[in-house]
Amino acid sequence: MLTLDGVQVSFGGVSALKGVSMTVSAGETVGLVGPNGAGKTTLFNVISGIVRPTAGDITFRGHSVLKAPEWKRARLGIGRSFQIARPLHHCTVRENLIVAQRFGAGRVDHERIDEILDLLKLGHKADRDAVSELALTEHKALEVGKALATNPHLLLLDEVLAGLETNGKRAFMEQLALVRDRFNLAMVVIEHDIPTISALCPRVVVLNFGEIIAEGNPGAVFRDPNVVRSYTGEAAA
Ligand SMILES: Nc1ncnc2c1ncn2[C@@H]1O[C@H](COP(=O)(O)OP(=O)(O)OP(=O)(O)O)[C@@H](O)[C@H]1O
Repeated sequence: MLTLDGVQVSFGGVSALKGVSMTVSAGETVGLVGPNGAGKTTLFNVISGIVRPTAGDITFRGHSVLKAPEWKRARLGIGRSFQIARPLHHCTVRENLIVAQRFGAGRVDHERIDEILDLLKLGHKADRDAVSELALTEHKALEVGKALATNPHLLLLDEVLAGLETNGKRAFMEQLALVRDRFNLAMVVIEHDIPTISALCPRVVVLNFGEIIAEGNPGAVFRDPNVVRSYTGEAAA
């Protein structure tokens, strides 16, 4: 479904991505991990069209999307959440979903919005103010809901579980798995918590200093000495 081929991104003198190549298949859930500053969010920005790569290609469902702006990639089926949730002020939860859907899908489908509200347990807050009347988990659910409202085939989730305690993470993860199965989504999930990512993602990709240093099943990847070193900051052997 998604193929990255030699993707590079530079910000002035900083090489944020140094030739990243990876694939995500239809229906697959991939964990994206790595230390702070590894390039994870930049990878999402480059896939969703916020940042242009300095080299490389990105194909989605068989076509290069390099020249497609952000809104067009959303309409092709690339949906994403942001690390810092920014709901629209003075708008209800439902209105936030409607605006996201207009942007990403080009039309409003009230049935889908009701279904998203229901799946994410936001139905009772649908007509409440999205900034001032939501609990932390509900803010996170709305951030996922906005991405889902765009009718994606691929959902990129940037640390949506951060800040939740263990039980909250587990419950939210179960909701994500339900949503994935209901809408037949491929997902790439950025998350720092190893037990969480291991439970949700059969395959994990590890970035460090803008390069993929390991990928595979979580059990093997998190035992890989290079991965352990990247987290502890020790020099490679
Ligand atoms: N707009 C920008 N301008 C300049 N440098 C940037 C910009 N965005 C990211 N960087 C740099 O690119 C590198 C990768 O950053 P990125 O945010 O992608 O890492 P990350 O893995 O998502 O980190 P974290 O886990 O802390 O969110 C860092 O060195 C960062 O400072």
